[in-house]
Amino acid sequence: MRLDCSTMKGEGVWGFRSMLRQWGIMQPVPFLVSDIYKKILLGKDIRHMSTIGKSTNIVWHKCTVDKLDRQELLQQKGCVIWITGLSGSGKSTLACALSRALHLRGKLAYILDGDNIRHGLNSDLSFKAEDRAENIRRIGEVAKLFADAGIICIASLISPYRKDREACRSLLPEGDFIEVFLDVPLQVCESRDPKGLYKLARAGKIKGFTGIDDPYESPINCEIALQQKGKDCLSPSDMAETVISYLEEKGYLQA
Ligand SMILES: Nc1ncnc2c1ncn2[C@@H]1O[C@H](COP(=O)(O)OS(=O)(=O)O)[C@@H](OP(=O)(O)O)[C@H]1O
Ligand SMILES: Nc1ncnc2c1ncn2[C@@H]1O[C@H](COP(=O)(O)OP(=O)(O)O)[C@@H](O)[C@H]1O
Repeated sequence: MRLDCSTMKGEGVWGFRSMLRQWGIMQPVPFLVSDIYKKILLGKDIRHMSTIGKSTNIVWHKCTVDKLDRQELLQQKGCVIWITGLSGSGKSTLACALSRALHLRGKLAYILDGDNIRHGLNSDLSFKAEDRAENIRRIGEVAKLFADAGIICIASLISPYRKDREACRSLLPEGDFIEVFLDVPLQVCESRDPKGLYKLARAGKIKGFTGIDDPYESPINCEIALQQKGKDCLSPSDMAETVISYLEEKGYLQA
């Protein structure tokens, strides 16, 4: 093939582009030429430059130590155990029992509890629907980082809306988001009322309380449903064992 150099005159790096075009290399050229050029100028591979939300011109930085290395070190697989249920259903109690049971087995877990995260990272958020959604989104993103660290992350928050929980599920590889539904009837939760919040909600002193005047959407396809049978409730340690059996069966307790 003969190259027509006249078309390249005065084109600089773009001359190289038209040269490639004459060779029939069309598609990669816009990336190839300008990116190699910028790579030389900026000393960075910006081929995977992205815009995510309001963040423009951002580049993912990869490290040579990855999730598999960390899992090997910890002899477990990072995942997220997402405990959802009404206030008073026993989410925090189960999270603690599970964390302890894993600890005793030499497995590293960390709890992200809704109440606790609202003391810091999410202290700017209220209980209106969009703030709950943002609360859940942020906890989902943090949980994803913990899972990437190789840790068994236990997220315990009401997370009342199905759509928000599904969005968190979609952040993780298939299987790594384990939704645990504490299926405890409202009247049981209300009779427990350890913080007196249901009483305040019934008296109209708290508006938009989940289960009273704000909805709770039960999971449809959760991995584990822990049901209250009749008047009896499984003990927290029995519930923790149910979750641990699931983790064992799915291979999360080994690298
Ligand atoms: N309006 C209203 N509705 C529900 N819960 C309320 C509300 N106001 C305060 N609280 C207390 O906040 C805790 C729930 O926080 P979460 O972050 O888990 O909620 S959510 O996932 O954003 O819906 C929740 O804690 P738990 O009882 O441990 O679930 C309550 O103690
Ligand atoms: N499995 C259980 N059986 C009986 N009572 C429980 C159980 N789990 C939790 N509780 C009690 O219910 C109340 C609410 O538990 P908590 O873990 O704070 O719920 P949540 O985090 O969902 O609001 C507490 O008083 C706790 O002792």
